[in-house]
This record gives sequence, structure tokens and C-alpha cells, in this order.
Amino acid sequence: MRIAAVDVIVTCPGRNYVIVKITTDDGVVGWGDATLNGREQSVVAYLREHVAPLLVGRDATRISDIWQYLYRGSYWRRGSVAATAIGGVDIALWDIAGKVAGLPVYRLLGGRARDGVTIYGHASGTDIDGAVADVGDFLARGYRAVRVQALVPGLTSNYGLRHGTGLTYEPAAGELPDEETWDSAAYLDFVPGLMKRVREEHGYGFHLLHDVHHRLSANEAAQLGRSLEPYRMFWMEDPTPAEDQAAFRLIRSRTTTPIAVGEIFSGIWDCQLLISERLIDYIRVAVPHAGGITHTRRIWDLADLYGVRTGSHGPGDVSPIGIAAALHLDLVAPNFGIQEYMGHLDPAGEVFRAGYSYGEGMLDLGDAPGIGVEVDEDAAARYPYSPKYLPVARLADGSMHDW
Ligand SMILES: O=C(O)[C@@H](O)[C@H](O)[C@H](O)CO
Ligand SMILES: [Mg+2]
Repeated sequence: MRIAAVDVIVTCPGRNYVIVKITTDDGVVGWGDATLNGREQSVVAYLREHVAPLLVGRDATRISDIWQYLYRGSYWRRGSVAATAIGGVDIALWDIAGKVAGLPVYRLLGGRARDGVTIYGHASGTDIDGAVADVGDFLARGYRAVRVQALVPGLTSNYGLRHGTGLTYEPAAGELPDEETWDSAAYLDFVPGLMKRVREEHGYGFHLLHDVHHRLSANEAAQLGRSLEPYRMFWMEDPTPAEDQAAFRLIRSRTTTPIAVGEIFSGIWDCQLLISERLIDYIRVAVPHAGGITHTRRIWDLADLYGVRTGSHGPGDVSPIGIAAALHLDLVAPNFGIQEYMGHLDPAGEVFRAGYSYGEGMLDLGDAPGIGVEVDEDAAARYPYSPKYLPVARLADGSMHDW
């Protein structure tokens, strides 16, 4: 079974997605997700110009070799653009493998280790009362885990505020990046009171999460972790810019609040120290951005060795194909922790026919062979690429800060 064609589709049903379509010489089609929010077209060029010509004619069953060929063979290793391009190809090849076998990918990976995948949703508010009420809405829908973010007093907007009333939202909205302001001191003063109110109103019978979005110094993160200890957080996410893995030694030594990191990592080397020194509790790599199923599985296996569990990144900028790829691994992994899920904007449902379903705070996959998500190419063509960027953040004096 040889690869006959590698095509790349870019579509914007509310936000941009990069879809890899691999067709074999006997007509089997596999779909992969190679979406990199705000840098989509660089992955498209990487795939079209440099990857597709290398793959045509290769044996589509040699998934592991193709991964190594694209990673080692490029000479220039690492980086999100390359990892996402390889990830998209890898997911598509697993889709083909499942379709040929007539089995869902999780059966090829060893079969179910659990009945379903526990997810967390994104609650938020423009003040504490609104955020507390929103957490209640998620609990009423059956969610067993909820992330909560709220507008920090004194700021006009900040990361993680959902617009509208649906479960989802898209923060990459501007044709150029919106500029937001940030104030770490105001944030550190505010967040403990938010979590206190959430626990007072809703109790401790669910998992409570919070995303710091890479904004604090290591010492500030330690302060935050300590101040949140009474509220028994499931995790505090991305407390500092995580290029500096060693900074987590300081955070870890000063707080017992669990730590989750890794949504912008592109491979195992980005988290080798974090995992092997047990500096984190959850590894958050996204399957498409960490080289696909083949490589994410290796990261998760390393994590299992050190008692680190999984918390796969699942925002709206991971397409339903990428979410489904994560769900296959989630069902199988011995060290599964939780899966992020914030759904997708309605038009995405016209492009992606996803086979996973929601019930009582969990997602589950059916028995569809392969990854279990099909793409309607006519619908995709109705939503052409449209430039969209995540915001950026500056301090009051105009300095750039992490968004
Ligand atoms: O944990 C999350 O879902 C976020 O950090 C988003 O992935 C990020 O803001 C890009 O949309
Ligand atoms: Mg995050």
C-alpha cells in the first residue's frame, strides 16, 4: 500500500484549520490535523513544498519509519512548525492503518483501558459572580472538571474569557493581534478570592483547574500555588514560560498545588527534565503539535515512568481530527489524567464529521475504523483561509509580556 498523494487543505469555519489528506494507491484516505494557530501557512508550505514530495511512493504502513525519516531526515530538528507538519502526516497514517484493519485506532494501540475520557470545560466571567455562576452551568451539564478564569479588576480584557453563551469561543479573532494589558500583582491579589468563592458555592466534589498562561515568574508562581492550596486545585497550568524547565524546581519546592505544562511543546526533549525530575504532575502536549500519535505516545510513556499523568491540550484551535487523535490515546494510556475540551464553533461541524460523543462529563469514541473523523471537502472550500491571530499582552508601561 503506497502513498499516492499528500494534499493540504486550509479552511476557516470560524477559525483556521490545516488538514492533511493522504491517499493511498488503493484509494484509502487518511485525515490528519496540522493546525498551528496564527502560523498556519508556514506549516502548509512545509508540508506542500518539503514533505509531500518525500512521501509519494512510500509504503503507507511504515508509520514509524516515516516519522523518523521526516524528523531525522530534515537535519533541522525540533520546532513547532516541523513537529506539527509531521504530526499531521502521522495522524493521517494512523487513520489509514485503522481503516485498512477495520478497527478504531485505540484498538491498534492496545484497546480500552477505561470506559470513557473525562474532560474539563472552560468556565469564565467578567467578575467573580459571573465566573461562579458559569462554573455552576458546567456542573449542571454534567462536567466533573471545570477550568475557571475571570477578568482581573483593573484590566479591560485578559486571557480565557469566553464571549457569548456557548461552550466554546475563539480567542484568535483579530486580522492582526489585539493588544491587551497585563498586571501580575493585580492578578496574584485576585485569583485566590476567585477560587475561594468557587469552592464556597460549589464545594469540593469536582475538579477545579486554572490556566496561568505562562505569565508569572517562578517565585510569583510559587506564591500563587501556595495561596491556592486550600482550594485543592486539580492543577495550575503553565505558571511560567516553560522554555526554562529548571525554573520548575523552584516552583515545585515551594508549593504542593499540582502543575500542568506543555501545550506549546513540540516534542519529548522539551519536557525531558520536567518529567524525569518529577517537576510537574500533568504533561499537556497536544497530539498534532508534538509529532502526532507516534511521538506523543513516547512522551506519555516517559511520563508514566515518573508518575506524571496526561492532560492533553484540546482548545478550539486543535481540530476535531486532533481531538479525536488525543481521545484514542486517552482511552489506552495507563497514566491518563484528563482531557481538555472546549468544543468548536458551529460551522466546523459542517467541515468535520466527528464520531466522538459527549455524555456526563466524558467524551467517548465509537467503533468507526481509523481516527473516526471525516472531512467534507466541499464544505471546507466554502470557508477559505482568513488571517486570524491570538492577542498579545503588554504591561502598563508598554513592555511586551507573555499573552
Ligand atoms: O489551555 C488552553 O486551552 C489555552 O492556553 C489555549 O490553548 C491558548 O490560549 C490558545 O488558544
Ligand atoms: Mg493553556
